[in-house]
Amino acid sequence: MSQIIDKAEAGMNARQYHIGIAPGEVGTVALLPGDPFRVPLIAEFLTDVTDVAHNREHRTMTGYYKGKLITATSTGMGCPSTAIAVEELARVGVTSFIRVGSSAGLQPGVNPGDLLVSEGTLRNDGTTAAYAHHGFPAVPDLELTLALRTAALALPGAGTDYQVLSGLNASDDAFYAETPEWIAELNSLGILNVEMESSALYVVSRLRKLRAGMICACSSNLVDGTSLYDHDPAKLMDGWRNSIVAALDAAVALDL
Ligand SMILES: O=P(O)(O)O[C@H]1O[C@H](CO)[C@@H](O)[C@H]1O
Ligand SMILES: O=c1cc[nH]c(=O)[nH]1
Repeated sequence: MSQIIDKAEAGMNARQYHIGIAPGEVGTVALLPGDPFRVPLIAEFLTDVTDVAHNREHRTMTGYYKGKLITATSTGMGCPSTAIAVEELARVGVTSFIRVGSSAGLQPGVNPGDLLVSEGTLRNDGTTAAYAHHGFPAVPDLELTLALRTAALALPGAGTDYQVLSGLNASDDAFYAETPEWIAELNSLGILNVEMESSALYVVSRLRKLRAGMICACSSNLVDGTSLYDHDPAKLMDGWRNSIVAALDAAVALDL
């Protein structure tokens, strides 16, 4: 007799296998950096911080920002672990997700430290093919996206110290297989920036009726020859901090 497990239902309301979190340990909104070491950076903006769990690449801390309970969980790099993090966080009560990542500019004039608000993702990943037809759009929640842009534009350095840009981005699976031809194609399509997680974040969130958005800090530019990854880490660090504040302000503004 068949005893095939339905993973879409299995393990609901239990301590989750990969993130190591049980219901009641997190709030309803989560900020999602890729890097576990960026979770404590988010916690610097919170009060009453709790170290909740750290299993594999998924580190989680909670705390309060302007009276709101905020969760920060790292996704790791790429769509497979991001889909797992979103699925499992949803099972323990998170309903809104804001990715705060780093991303490479694909148009001239997108500079390290600029804030990039995502309007939609070109799905160049394998994970979401397992979830939905290749034509299914990877798009963020409209209200959350507008709130992220409003919050970013309201930051003190916006428009002077750095730009706030919005547009389409791509999610790639293979950092070192981004050929010059592929980068040129993305550039010619008008894609603003490239990262590696939002495709899974958006598709899984749509299918599970969750909210998702993304604000990235520009780490580098792949088309104007002005920056490599280790050029000016201070600018990227400022960008991360600014994107975190914008995400926190948007979460409070929408009471996510
Ligand atoms: O800095 P994070 O959020 O990890 O984002 C970007 O950095 C990693 C690649 O260097 C990928 O995960 C990419 O999406
Ligand atoms: O996919 C990515 C993400 C960040 N930077 C890149 O060059 N590629």
